[in-house]
Amino acid sequence: MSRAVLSLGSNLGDRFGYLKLAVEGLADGLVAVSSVYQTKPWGVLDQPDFLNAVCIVDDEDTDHVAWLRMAQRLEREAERTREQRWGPRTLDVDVVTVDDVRSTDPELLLPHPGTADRATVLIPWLEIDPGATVPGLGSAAELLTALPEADKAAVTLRADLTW
Ligand SMILES: Nc1ncnc2c1ncn2[C@@H]1O[C@H](COP(=O)(O)OP(=O)(O)OP(=O)(O)O)[C@@H](O)[C@H]1O
Ligand SMILES: Nc1nc2c(c(=O)[nH]1)N=C(CO)CN2
Repeated sequence: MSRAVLSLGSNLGDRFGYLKLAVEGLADGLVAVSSVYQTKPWGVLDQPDFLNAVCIVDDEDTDHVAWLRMAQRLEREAERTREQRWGPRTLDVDVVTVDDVRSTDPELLLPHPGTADRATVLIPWLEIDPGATVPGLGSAAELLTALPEADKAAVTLRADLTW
């Protein structure tokens, strides 16, 4: 059994449609999916707001590399193109954690190196797993507490968008 936490993001086109495409593509292994959050962009600030969500998935036969391939397949289905680091995209699927796996392979860094700094990941993740931990870094709730208030204020629940 391998359990993964995947983060979803979209800020181009039919943003909610692209998140749904990902959630539907994960359906077989889906354990939990967070609400949808509208978030102010980080990294490249001059781009549209994102919709973000987090999923927990598990599968007996899927190892960490296979979760990356699954994430990349979903991005391809959303016709994602890679133009600019941290720039606008139809769909971004990041592998946040897979069990307790730690990897320094640049093709698949685990846990995802942005996890501790991103309220856009930690807030939706904690909604569906309040006891979440990041391998090597500890409690996700404590990581969120350590972030600036402005980062947390940039993440707004979109209760009108339901799966
Ligand atoms: N945990 C991971 N999840 C997804 N991709 C990863 C991970 N670790 C490394 N990568 C690699 O990162 C590369 C670039 O990913 P991508 O274009 O989605 O980056 P980004 O979304 O712009 O930035 P970030 O990864 O900081 O969110 C991919 O080719 C992928 O192999
Ligand atoms: N709010 C927000 N900003 C971002 C996001 C994202 O998912 N949410 N993803 C990025 C590229 O990975 C760059 N900036």
